Amino acid sequence: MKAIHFGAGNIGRGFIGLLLSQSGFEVTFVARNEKKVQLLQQQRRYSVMMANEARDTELVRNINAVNSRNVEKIANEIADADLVTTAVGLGALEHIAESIAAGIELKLRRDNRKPLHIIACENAIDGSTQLKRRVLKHIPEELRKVMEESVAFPCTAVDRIVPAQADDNPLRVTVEPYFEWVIDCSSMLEGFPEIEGVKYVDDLEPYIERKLFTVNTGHCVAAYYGYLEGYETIQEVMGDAKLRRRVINAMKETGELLRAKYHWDKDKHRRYIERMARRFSNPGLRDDVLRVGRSPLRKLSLNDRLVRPAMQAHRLGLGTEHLVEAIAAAMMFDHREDPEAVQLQKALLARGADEVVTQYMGIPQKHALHQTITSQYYKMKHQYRPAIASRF
Ligand SMILES: NC(=O)C1=CN([C@@H]2O[C@H](COP(=O)(O)OP(=O)(O)OC[C@H]3O[C@@H](n4cnc5c(N)ncnc54)[C@H](O)[C@@H]3O)[C@@H](O)[C@H]2O)C=CC1
Ligand SMILES: O=P(O)(O)OC[C@H]1O[C@](O)(CO)[C@@H](O)[C@@H]1O
Repeated sequence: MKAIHFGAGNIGRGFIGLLLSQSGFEVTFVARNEKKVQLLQQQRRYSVMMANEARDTELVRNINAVNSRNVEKIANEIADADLVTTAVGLGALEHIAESIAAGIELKLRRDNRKPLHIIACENAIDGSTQLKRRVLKHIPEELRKVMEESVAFPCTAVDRIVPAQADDNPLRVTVEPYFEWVIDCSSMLEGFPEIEGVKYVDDLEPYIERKLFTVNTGHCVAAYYGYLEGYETIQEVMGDAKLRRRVINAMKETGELLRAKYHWDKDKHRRYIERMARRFSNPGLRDDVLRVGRSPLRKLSLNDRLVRPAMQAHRLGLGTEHLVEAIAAAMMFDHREDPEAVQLQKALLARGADEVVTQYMGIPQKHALHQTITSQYYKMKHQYRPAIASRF
């Protein structure tokens, strides 16, 4: 069984590569960094350490690597693969689409009808569908129909916290022990070799929304308030009782929405929220506020972890107070080295919150949340202005 994985970063090595290798796949990483490519090619293995007391360590074997610029080699690898996975960041999907399309085209021209599954393991709703849309642009018209018979793009929800690594060994990666990987099997082709540890479901929406609106919402709320209060790590933020309460309140708010939509048991979901909060606090990890808050424009977009639950909750007449405050806090994220934070701050400066809420969050001006978010932002800006002004 052969898998090609795009992105030899934290989640690529610490989660996807690990589970695929444990399931018997030969994994070839497609990576941008030539040094990393060479190391992976030389060592053909790396280790994944658990952030638990025992520091349990797993060895990932049977791996190889190819440089992302070598489109011909990538296409050859994909042409006879069973699986392609990605963890490159949502914004980078467009950069890998052409290589994936080249592989699919080669496979079809060789008349290889073995099923190929392509799964975008990014933090997003419908990540694989978004990738498919980009890949299709590079597939010749005459192959598109036949492609559907042997190539599928099932969507997924991937959950494991893998912070930025500070390790002398550039391949080793430390991860939390917890993980959840759910794949939508309703769009899968027959004969797919199963990945150990993956849950296959017919309806992904409850799983992806539970993950995105709890883990990712809660985590970014911790990051944005933590940033405003001058904390460096999520662990520090969770140690501040006032901020921890804000994080939990946001997750409770999305929890009310999720329970209304999916009729979940109240106690069970409360325990899930508590478990997520414990994960954020894991003392065995150091997770930077800047990593978890990265790319604020993506995180503030209509279908992501803040605005989507707020819009849905509002539609159902449920509370949105904590989400609105978190959205305003996200708008204050002005880290100079984050290109999206810079773009956001420039837009706020040039055009004001009104337009930013419409343009980047996709909330129409006449929507009630538009007004609430805008006023909350100006209120918060007033409150935190001295700290922010010294940063940006
Ligand atoms: N780190 C985490 O805990 C989790 C991350 N994710 C998602 O996984 C994705 C990756 O996140 P991380 O691993 O944290 O980021 P990362 O920055 O550690 O890894 C991304 C990797 O993709 C590579 N990359 C970017 N463009 C590429 C291209 N064109 N070709 C080949 N490689 C390319 C980068 O060089 C980097 O090594 C994101 O979408 C994130 O939302 C999902 C769940 C957990
Ligand atoms: O990877 P993103 O979408 O920028 O957001 C960071 C998020 O990814 C995770 O690492 C895992 O889902 C969370 O820790 C965090 O909420």
